[in-house]
Amino acid sequence: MIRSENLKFQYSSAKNELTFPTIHVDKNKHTLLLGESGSGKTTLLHLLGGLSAPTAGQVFIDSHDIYALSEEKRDLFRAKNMGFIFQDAHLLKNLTIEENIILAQYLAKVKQDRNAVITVLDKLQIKDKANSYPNQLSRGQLQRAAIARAVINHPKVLIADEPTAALDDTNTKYVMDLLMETAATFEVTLLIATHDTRIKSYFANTYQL
Ligand SMILES: Nc1ncnc2c1ncn2[C@@H]1O[C@H](COP(=O)(O)OP(=O)(O)OP(=O)(O)O)[C@@H](O)[C@H]1O
Repeated sequence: MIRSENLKFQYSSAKNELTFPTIHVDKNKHTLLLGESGSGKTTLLHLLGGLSAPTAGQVFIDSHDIYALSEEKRDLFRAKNMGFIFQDAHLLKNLTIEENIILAQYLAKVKQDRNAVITVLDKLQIKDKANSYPNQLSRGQLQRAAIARAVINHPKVLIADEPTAALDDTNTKYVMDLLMETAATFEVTLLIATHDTRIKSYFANTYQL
C-alpha cells in the first residue's frame, strides 16, 4: 500500500542529509517506525504521508507516485487517503467538535455529511460532545475527537507520531487499544513512529531507524 524507495531528505539548515531504509506498509499490517530521538522518525512520517517532498527517492501509495503529483493534487490525495493524529489534537478552538470534523470532509472535497460525523463520534463514544468546543473536552476525549477527524474520510492509512510519548503504562495500553480498535472498526492500517519500545508487541512490521 505504501512503498518508499531510496528516500533522502536534507533540511536546509542541517549539515548532513538524512537517508532512510526502504519501507513497505501492506494493508492491515500495522507498521512501527522505531528510533531514538533525532533518528528521523518524524521526517520519515512526513515523507511517507505526503507532507514534505524528499530530496531524493520516491513514495508510492497504491502505485501512485505521490511526489509526481502537483502540490494541489497531492493535498487532495492526502486528505482522502491518509489520516493524521498529531501529538496535540490540533482541533480549531472556535469550531465545535462536529464542525472540526465536517471541515475535514470539506478539505477533502467529499460530501459534508453530518450523519457520518455523528456515526463516527458515536463509535468513538463522544457523540454527546458533538456540539462542544475543544476546550470543553478532557485530554482523552480530545484524542478521540482527533481520531474521529482522522478517520472521517475513510483513509487507507492512519499516521501517528509518538502517540504514547509521556504516558504511563496504563494510559499507553489504553491509547494502543483505542488505536487498534479504531484500525479494526474503520479498516485502516496504522503507521506509527515512536521511541517507545513498550508498544512494539502491537506491530507485525517494525523498522528500526
Ligand atoms: N527544521 C529542521 N531544520 C534542521 N534540522 C532539522 C529540522 N527538523 C529536524 N531536523 C534534524 O533532523 C534530524 C531528524 O529529526 P526528526 O524530527 O525527524 O527526528 P525524530 O526521530 O522524529 O526525533 P524525536 O523523537 O526527537 O522527535 C535531527 O537530527 C534533527 O535535528
